Amino acid sequence: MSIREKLDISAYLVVGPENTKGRPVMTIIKDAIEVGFTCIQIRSKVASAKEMIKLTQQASEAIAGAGKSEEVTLLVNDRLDVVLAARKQGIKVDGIHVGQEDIPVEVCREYLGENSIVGLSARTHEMLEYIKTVDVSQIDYFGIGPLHETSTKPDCGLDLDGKVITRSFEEISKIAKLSPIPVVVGGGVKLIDIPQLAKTGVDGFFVVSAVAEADDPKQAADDLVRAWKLYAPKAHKDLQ
Ligand SMILES: Cc1ncc(COP(=O)(O)OP(=O)(O)O)c(N)n1
Ligand SMILES: Cc1nc(C(=O)O)sc1CCOP(=O)(O)O
Ligand SMILES: [Mg+2]
Repeated sequence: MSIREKLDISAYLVVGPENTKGRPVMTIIKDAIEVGFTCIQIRSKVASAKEMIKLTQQASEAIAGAGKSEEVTLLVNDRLDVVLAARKQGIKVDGIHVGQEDIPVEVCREYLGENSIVGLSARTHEMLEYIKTVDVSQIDYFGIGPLHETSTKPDCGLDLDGKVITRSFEEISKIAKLSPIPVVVGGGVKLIDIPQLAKTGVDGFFVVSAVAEADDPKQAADDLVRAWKLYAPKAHKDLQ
């Protein structure tokens, strides 16, 4: 099975050095992988290309060290150059996540090839319409949000008039039904949101602070994974 066919975005950690309260990014990534997170995205708005490549390498090694290279997907946020440079160094990195202001998905696909993951953040305004009309052939999943306003990304959900528009569970359910590709939801997601979010029919949740800023990141990650498995109709029920 190709990495595109077996993509699992049910428990998705987005993380970079600015999110960990000074703790090593790799410890948090290792904890998340160990308790069952299925996707890791390296995201930093402050790290240099060199630092991003190093983080990607360490994350790739952490995934391999846990024996999960075939099941945990490693993506880089925004930086096609970092993915390409990492691959040139022999690092296993599965693809990229881009938003509406980033490098177009067609370009990402052209450079990364068919056996790579390209995730796209759907437009916050006119999202339902967008999901119905966009050509999804180059995209593996939609990242949508925010569920709540979040200090991790204060500009997310900004509508045309500059107000933050959060997503209701009702709207998320509609998007889940309409979307021809998997959908992952984030933005202020905490443990308490998981039961309702899981019931919307989306394919997963993504978090930064709920894990990376937690007093005990491993416990927080474990709680999230267990809650998702408990409440999501599509999830494996192996922990029940
Ligand atoms: C899984 C996932 N979904 C959405 C985003 C946000 O991407 P974008 O809108 O490009 O914003 P930045 O993350 O680049 O600030 C994401 N990173 N991951
Ligand atoms: C990277 C990102 N994208 C978002 C979106 O809505 O598109 S929200 C977000 C940050 C999510 O961080 P936290 O889990 O700490 O709220
Ligand atoms: Mg982006």
